[in-house]
Amino acid sequence: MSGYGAQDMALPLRRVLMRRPGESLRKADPAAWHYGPRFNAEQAIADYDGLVRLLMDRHVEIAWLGERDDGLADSMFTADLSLVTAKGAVVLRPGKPARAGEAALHEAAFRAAGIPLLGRIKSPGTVEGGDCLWLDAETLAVGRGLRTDEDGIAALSELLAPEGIDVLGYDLPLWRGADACLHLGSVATFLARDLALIFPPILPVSFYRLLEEWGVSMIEAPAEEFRDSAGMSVGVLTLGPRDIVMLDGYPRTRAAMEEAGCTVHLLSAEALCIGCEGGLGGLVCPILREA
Ligand SMILES: NC(=O)NCCC[C@H](N)C(=O)O
Repeated sequence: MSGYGAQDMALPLRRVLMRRPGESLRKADPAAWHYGPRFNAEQAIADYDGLVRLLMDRHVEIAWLGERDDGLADSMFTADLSLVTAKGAVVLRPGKPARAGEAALHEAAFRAAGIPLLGRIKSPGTVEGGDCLWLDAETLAVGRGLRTDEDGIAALSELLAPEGIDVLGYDLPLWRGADACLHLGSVATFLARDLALIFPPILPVSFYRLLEEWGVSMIEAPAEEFRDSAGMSVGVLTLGPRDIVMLDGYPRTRAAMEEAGCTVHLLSAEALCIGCEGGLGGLVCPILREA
C-alpha cells in the first residue's frame, strides 16, 4: 500500500505509523516520565503486542519506527508527533521536552516510506497530535493547553492554510497540573464523523458548541470511569465508523458506546495506557484513513 492522507478521525484505518516499546521503556525512570503506579514496562510491552495483533488481524498496514535504545520512552505514542495529510506529513514539535527527539524519527520514517514532508513545527511553537481533531478534511480543531501552545497553533495554521485547511484553537483546562498529559483528544474522541465520546466536566465550552453546530451527537463518558482510568477512558482508538477499540475494565463507557451503535473491541492495556499516561488512540499515527 502506498497511499497517505488521514484528514478524518473515523474513516477506516488502512495504514499507520507505530513504534514498539523496548529498551527505552524498560530503562525509563517512572518519576521522570510522569508514569503512574500501574506502570510496568514488561507488561506494557505485552499490552502493546496485543494491540499490534488486533491491527494485523484487521489488515491494517503498519509502518514501523525502529526501536533503538535511545531513551525516548514515550515514543510509542506516535500519534502525537505527526499529522498526515493528502499532501504529505506535518512533523510536530511536542510540548513535553523529553519527547523532542521523536521528531527526527518521524521525519526519517516518512522519507523512507516515500511520503513527502509538507512541513514541520519549529521552535518556539509546540503542537501535539493528541490535541488535533479533524472535523472534516478542511477543518482541524486544536486544543491549546500545556502541550500545544499559541505559537504552535499559529504555525500549524500558516502551514495548512495554503491547503485550504482552517485551524481552530480551543483552550484546555490545567486539570492535573503542568506535568500531566491532557490533550483535546483526552476529553473528546470521534467514534464516527457524527458521533463523539466526550468528558463534559473539562471539555472546552466553545468546542462543545462547535460539535453541536456540526451536528455531532455526543456520548458522555461516565465520570467514575474517567477517574478510575486516570483520564484514559475517552482516548479510544477508532478503527472505522463506530468500530472502536477501548481499554478493558470500563463497562459503563463501553455500554454507552454500544447503545449508540458502536462495535467495541476490548484490549487489556492498563500497564501501557494508564501506566504510561496515554490513550489507546495515541499509540497509532494514522497514515491513511480511507473508505
Ligand atoms: N495522544 C496521546 O494519547 N498521547 C499520550 C502521550 C503520553 C505520554 N506519556 C506523554 O506524556 O506525552
